[in-house]
Amino acid sequence: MAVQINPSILSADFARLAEEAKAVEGADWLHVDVMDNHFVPNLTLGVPVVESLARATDTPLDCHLMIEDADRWAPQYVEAGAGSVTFHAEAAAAPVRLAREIRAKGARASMALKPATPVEPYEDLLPELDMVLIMTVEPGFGGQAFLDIMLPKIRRTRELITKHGLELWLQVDGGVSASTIERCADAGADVFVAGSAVYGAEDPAEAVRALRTQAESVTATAAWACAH
Ligand SMILES: O=C(CO)[C@H](O)[C@H](O)COP(=O)(O)O
Ligand SMILES: [Co+2]
Repeated sequence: MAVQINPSILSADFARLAEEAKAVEGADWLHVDVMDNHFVPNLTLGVPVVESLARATDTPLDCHLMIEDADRWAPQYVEAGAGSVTFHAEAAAAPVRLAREIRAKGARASMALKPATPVEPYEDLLPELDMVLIMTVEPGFGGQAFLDIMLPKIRRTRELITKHGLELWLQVDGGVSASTIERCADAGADVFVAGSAVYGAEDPAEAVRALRTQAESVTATAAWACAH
């Protein structure tokens, strides 16, 4: 199970998005945080910017939709060029139908859980997904402190993935850095979003490489990864 590092452009300079995307070439995906000022108390960007970014970089786009009425909007992000679209469980009225629609349009379907949302009620839905995102901060802002108390939920989600024999990616987002990535990898995460830890570094591409090396050093021997 390969480690993936997804820099979040939330911590980039929004006036230079194309250059900022190029600065992390070598990353697996570019994580694009879409916020609507309703689901979260912050406002970022929408479909037109995603369309432009998709043209500006060869790195595939991992769109994290922190928006209400995900059922209506998520398919538009696939059409805009996203390779992976993550909707929040708390914002989707019909998550199974939505995941199928995202896949049918040609993108990977992913579902995010806020810190207070347990994973167990969604166990039967996991086969409909390509990725689960466990938020390790309260969504809305970059640069927040990693919530250690999310580690058991990451572990539990990995157990459910293994139990069902699924090829599901497990993403963590929020406060992921050199000092927290190893704990996430040990708990079962294999896709790591990092905003401030990458764009706050002097050399963002080098920060991506260093985070990858750290995560790989853990997954090489982690019990959950060796079970595959
Ligand atoms: O979804 C997010 C916030 O809601 C961001 O992706 C996340 O916070 C990344 O920033 P950092 O790595 O600085 O925490
Ligand atoms: Co995000």
